[in-house]
Amino acid sequence: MAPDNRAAELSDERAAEKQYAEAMHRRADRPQPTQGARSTYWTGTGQPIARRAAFGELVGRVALRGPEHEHLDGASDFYIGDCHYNLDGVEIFSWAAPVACAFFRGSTHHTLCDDVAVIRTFVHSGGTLTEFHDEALVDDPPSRPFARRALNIPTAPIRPTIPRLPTKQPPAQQQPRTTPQTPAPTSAGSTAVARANQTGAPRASTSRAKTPLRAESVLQSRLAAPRAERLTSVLSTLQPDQYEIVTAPGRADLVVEGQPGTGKTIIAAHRAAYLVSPAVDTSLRPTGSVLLVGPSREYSRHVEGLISSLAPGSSDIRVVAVPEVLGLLTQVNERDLRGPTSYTWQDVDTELAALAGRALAKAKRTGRRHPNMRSALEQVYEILRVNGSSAEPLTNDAEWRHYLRSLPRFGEARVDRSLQPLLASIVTQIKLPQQLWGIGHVIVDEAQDVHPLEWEVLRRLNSGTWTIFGDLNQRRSDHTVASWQRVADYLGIRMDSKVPVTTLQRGYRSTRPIIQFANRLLPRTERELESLQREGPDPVVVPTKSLSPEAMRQAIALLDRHPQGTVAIIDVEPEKVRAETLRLGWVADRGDRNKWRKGGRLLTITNPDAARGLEFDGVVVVEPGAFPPNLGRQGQLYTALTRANRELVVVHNDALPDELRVRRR
Ligand SMILES: Nc1ncnc2c1ncn2[C@@H]1O[C@H](COP(=O)(O)OP(=O)(O)OP(=O)(O)O)[C@@H](O)[C@H]1O
Repeated sequence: MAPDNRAAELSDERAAEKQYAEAMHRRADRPQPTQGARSTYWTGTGQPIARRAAFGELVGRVALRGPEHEHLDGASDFYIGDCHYNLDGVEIFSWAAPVACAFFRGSTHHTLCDDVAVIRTFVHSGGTLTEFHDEALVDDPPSRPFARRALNIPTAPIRPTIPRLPTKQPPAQQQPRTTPQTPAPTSAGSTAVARANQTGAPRASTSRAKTPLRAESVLQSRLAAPRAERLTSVLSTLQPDQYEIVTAPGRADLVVEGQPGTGKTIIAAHRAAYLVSPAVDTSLRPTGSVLLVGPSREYSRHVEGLISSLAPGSSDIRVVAVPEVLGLLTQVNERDLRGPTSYTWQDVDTELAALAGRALAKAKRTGRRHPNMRSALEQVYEILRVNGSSAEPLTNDAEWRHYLRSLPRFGEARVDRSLQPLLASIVTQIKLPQQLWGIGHVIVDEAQDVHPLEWEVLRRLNSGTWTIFGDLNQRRSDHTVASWQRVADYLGIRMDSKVPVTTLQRGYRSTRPIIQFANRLLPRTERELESLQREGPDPVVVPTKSLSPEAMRQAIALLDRHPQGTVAIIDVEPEKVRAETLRLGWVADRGDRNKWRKGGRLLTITNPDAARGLEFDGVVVVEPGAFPPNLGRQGQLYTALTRANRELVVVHNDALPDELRVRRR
C-alpha cells in the first residue's frame, strides 16, 4: 500500500475508534436497565451495581470477499471491539461474540468465516491506535479491502501486497449457519482443544498440534517490547489455539497445562471475561458467577487490571488468591498467620475434611447454639482435636489419631498457616458465607500449587464447572497433587477414561536461551518448548563472595539496559538484599516490601513464592542452591528462572545445582 494511502487509512481508523470510544462513554453515562449486573453476590451491599460500558477500543477489522446481506446488511466488512455497536452502518462486534471467530481463526466456525478475504489487526501504544497490519486469507484480495469511512478521498487503485495467512483448519463437519449474536458451534477437528462437548461429556485427552500463528509480526514486536508491571489485554494478537480455550463452553470442564510463559494466565483472564460477557449466549455461560483463583495477592494485582479492561464493571467475576479464599472463610487476616503452608501431608489431606464432617455431626447432636461462626468453628475443631470421645472416636486409624492429638488448641490453630485449609474446610461444611454464594465456574491458575484439602474447599464453593491451568514442573511442595487425574478425582470432573488435558506448546515469555537454561532442571523428555522469542542474550552466571551487593549491581545494570521495562531480584531470603537496597538509598513502597524505588526507577525484590505467575524483563536469581527442592525436583527454582522475559542473571556463592553448572563468566 502506498505510504500516503496507508497514512490516510490509519487516520481514518483512528477517527473510527474515537467515535466508538465516545459512543461507549455516552452509553456508560446512560442508565441501562437491561445491562445491570446479573447478580448481587459480590457487590457487598446486596444491591446490583450498574455495569459500566466498555472503553471503546477497536481490536481489528475483517474484510469479506464482497457484500454480505444476512448479517451485515450489504456491507463487506466489520470491526471487532469491546462490545457491539453500529458505527455509521459498519458493525462493531464484541470480541466475545461468535462472529469474532472470523477474526481470531482457530477451528470454531461461523458462516462469515468462509468469506473472509483480509484480516486487519490494530496496534495500540499508550492507548492510541498507532499501526495496523493486514493479512490476506485469499490469493486475490480486493485492491481496497476496507471501505474508507470518514473521508472519501479517491485513491489510485493499486494492488496491495498483503501477507497471506495460512487458511484455518476446515471444520470436521460443516456446522449450521448461525447469526452473529448466537453462539457458534465448535468443531472437532484433529487439532481441536480437548474440551467437553456442550452436554458436558469430555473428549479424549489430547496434546494441541501447533496451529499457525496470526498477526505474527505484531506478536513478535509485542513480545520483544518492555513488559508493563501488570498484564494487559492481548486481544489483538490472541492466537487461534488460545482463542479456542478462551471461548470453550462454560458449562464444561477443562484442564490446560503448559510450561512457563505459554500463556496460561493470559488465557485464564480472557476466559474469565468471556464467560461473563453479555455477547455470549446464555446456554454457553456458566450458571452463576466466575471466580478466578490465583496463588497470591501479587498474582491478583497482576491480572485485575486486565480483567477490568475486558469485563468493565462486571460484578459476576472476581479474582482471589487461594490464601484469600481461606481467609474469607476463617476470618483471619493473612498478615497474622505464622509458619509454613504445611508441615506434613496430613495437614492438607482430604481425609481431614471427612473427619471434620464427623466432628460437625457430633457438634450438631449437642444442640448447642452459637452466636457466630467463630464459636461454631471452635466447637467443631475442638471435637476434632480430641478425636470425638473415647466412647465414639472419629477415627481408629493410628496415624490419624496421632495427628489429631498433635493439633494445637483453637486459639493457636487460628493463626497457624498450615491449619487454614482445615479450618476453612470446617466452615464450608457449617455454612458458606454469603459472599461466596452462587459461583458457577471456577478458573484455577497455578493449579499445581493447590493442596488436596484446598481443592476440597474450592469444590464446596463451586456449584458448576472448572477450568484448571497449571504446570506440574513448577510444583513447590511435596504435599500438592502430582497428576491432573488426581485433581479431576477431587473435583469430581466427569470423564470417560482420562481427564481431557490440553497442552500448550508455544512459549511467549522467555527467550530461547533462557528457556534452554531453565529447562536443564527438567528431565530430558520434558524439555520441548518452542520459544517465540528466538534471540536474546545467554543467561549469565556470576560467582561471588558478596551476594547482596552483587545482586544489586546486576539489577541496576539490568535497569540501565531496560529503562522502560521491569526488573526483579528473586531470593529465598530477600531480607538481606532489601537491607543492601536500603543502604543504597532505595525506599520500599508503603505496605509492600517487594517494591523498591529510587530516582524514578522501580525494582522488585521478592521471594520465589510471591514471584509465581509474574514476569520481568530482567531477573537476578540469588543463590539457586538455596532454593528448596521438592520430591527431588526443582520446582521453585524453575519458576524463578522462568520469570525472565529478556535477560537472566544468576549470582551465587555456594555450589550451583548440578544441572546449571556450565558457562560461567
Ligand atoms: N497472544 C499473545 N499475544 C501477546 N502476548 C502474549 C500472548 N500470549 C501470551 N502473551 C504474553 O506472554 C507472557 C506470558 O504469558 P502468561 O503469563 O500467561 O504465561 P503462563 O503460562 O501463565 O506462565 P507461568 O506459568 O510461567 O506463570 C505474558 O506477558 C503475556 O502477555
